[in-house]
Amino acid sequence: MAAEAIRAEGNDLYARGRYTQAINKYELYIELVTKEKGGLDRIVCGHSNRAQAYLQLRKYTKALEDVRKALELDPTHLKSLVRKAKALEGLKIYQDVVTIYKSLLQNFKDQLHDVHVKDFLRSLQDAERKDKMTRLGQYEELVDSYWDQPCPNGAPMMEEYVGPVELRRVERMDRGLFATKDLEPGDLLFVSNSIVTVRVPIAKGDIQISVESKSEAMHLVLDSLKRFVNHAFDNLQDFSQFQLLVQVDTLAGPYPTAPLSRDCPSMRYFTPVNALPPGLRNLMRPDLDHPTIRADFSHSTLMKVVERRQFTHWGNDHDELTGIYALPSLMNHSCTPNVTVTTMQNESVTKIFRACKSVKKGEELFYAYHNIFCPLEDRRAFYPTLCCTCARCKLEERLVAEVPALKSLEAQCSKFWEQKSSFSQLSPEERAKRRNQCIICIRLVEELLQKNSKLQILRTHEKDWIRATLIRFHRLLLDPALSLKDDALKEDQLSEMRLIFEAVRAMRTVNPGSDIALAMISEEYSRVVNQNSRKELEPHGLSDLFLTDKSVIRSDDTTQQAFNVCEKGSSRAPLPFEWSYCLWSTVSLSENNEDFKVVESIIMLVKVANYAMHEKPVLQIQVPFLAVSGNSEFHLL
Ligand SMILES: C[S@@+](CC[C@H](N)C(=O)[O-])C[C@H]1O[C@@H](n2cnc3c(N)ncnc32)[C@H](O)[C@@H]1O
Repeated sequence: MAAEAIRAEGNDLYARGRYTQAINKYELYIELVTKEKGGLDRIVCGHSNRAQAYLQLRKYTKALEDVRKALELDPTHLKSLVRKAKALEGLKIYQDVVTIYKSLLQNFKDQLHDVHVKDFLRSLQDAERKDKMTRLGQYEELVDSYWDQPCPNGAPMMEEYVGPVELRRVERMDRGLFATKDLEPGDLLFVSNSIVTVRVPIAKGDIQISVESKSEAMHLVLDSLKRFVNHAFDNLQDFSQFQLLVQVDTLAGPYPTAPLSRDCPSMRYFTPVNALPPGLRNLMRPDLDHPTIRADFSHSTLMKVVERRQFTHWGNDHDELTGIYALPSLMNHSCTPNVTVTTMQNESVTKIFRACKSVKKGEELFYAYHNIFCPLEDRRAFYPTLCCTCARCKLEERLVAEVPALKSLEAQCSKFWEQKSSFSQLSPEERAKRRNQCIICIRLVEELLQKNSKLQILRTHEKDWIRATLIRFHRLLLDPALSLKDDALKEDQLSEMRLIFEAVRAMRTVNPGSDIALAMISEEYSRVVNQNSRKELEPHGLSDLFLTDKSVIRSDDTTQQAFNVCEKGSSRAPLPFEWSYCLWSTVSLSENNEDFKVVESIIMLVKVANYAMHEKPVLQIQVPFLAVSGNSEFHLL
């Protein structure tokens, strides 16, 4: 058959979306026209068309090979240049994409239609933005444009970034992440997207898995995961980080062939390709051969990876959003972390890691894997195989053994918390009684800290550790099920609020910028602003309460640090989820409180925060294993 007829067939198959068959036709066409010595332009056209078909299949390396061949023969072939830009974009080499679009706009201006100029300009801006994110950790433009045009379906996709962190061997914990320079609270460390994100349905009441049923549950998870991985292979073009984790966790994984060991993979494997020097970009793996790779993943391999590398973003009675992450999963846990995490729910669920305390170069970085605002015993139950030995845990271990009153308060705290779901069924009198019991417990904690000889000698931050451990008493006071719905603001409510401010300060000492602390403040303010107009608040000194908190903020380093985290994190944050809390905190700190606009902003943001909390709880709790129902199914988002 004549070459041109074969090309026409290829074009027809392409138009019908049958890209693999189109590629075969173009291959034949290239062979024929090369043999026929039928003119360079035809060879160029063959390669360029095949590149376009590869682009559709997201085989960017192959597409790049083809356009390179085309451009060797004709360096000014417009279609090939555009396809080259698209292939490089797929491979996330944004610096080169920027160069191509700039040159197209400069050198081909006369040949381009207006619509193409607009298109190229948009692509150029997009690539410049992604280049800044991946190389410099600059996200402002993305945030600003999202702010101007918020998307109802969730936050925008963020590119990954790796900043001043490095992996090192750690005794007892295999590896850990360390700071490569002195850090201030709020400094950006790295930004990671999940390699895969799944929505895992869970059976009602099946959220906790006991240690005994763990292996059975794991099998269910793995069955589902296997199905999920199959989906994922079909949907993702870059699975190199997953392969890396397999290598790190199993030693036996065949991918990648680079010299990796269980010890410490080089940071370059986690660094966005765009931020690597060109000489190191050949790390890029060839386009994946899905069936072969799929066959390589056994259940036990997957189990190892899932066990250590999964994060649960949020859960409710029906399902849980879970992702597998590479770099984040190499950071160790502490109950006094120096890093906070913000989660952005977008297509892949982005995690943004920032220092939340001052950190010296060479110090290890830790974040909290789970809720750390609860008694030691409960913290350990979250992750039974991990026994945190941070200074706070060691201190608490000693104190609970030495101070029986503290031990019984901790037990009481956990018991109340467990009963929380039944509070809504209590009669108003019983609810009032339960509230009082909580307040008595909080006062007992304070009394112990002031009067017990063992506790009164603690340093200020250590006292805050204890307060933060028993914070659930305070949180119960905020529980709508315990709310007494009084119309007027009473004196004791004000003093209760002061208790809560104290509690929030304690949380900030333990984990400045923590989303639980921020959520708690917004809940409290929500209660205040919903129940009272400003006029009603003033006689009770409530605006003073705002001011008191602000003056505390100014004189208290830790709290200041927490707000630095928030301010640097998002001066103009997109609304959904945690960022709204951050913005809210920023407002309360930076505005002049004499202007009641602050409270208006708070009301607006609290509404968002409430939405986030009630519709989609955002408090991150990482559990060691996924909870699944009998016939669980993973859904690719
Ligand atoms: C998500 S991984 C963290 C990275 C891990 N160190 C590595 O090299 O792969 C979680 C595992 O790290 C270890 N780990 C993390 N934090 C720890 C801590 N505070 N104390 C002891 N082990 C810890 C535990 O083995 C835990 O199962």
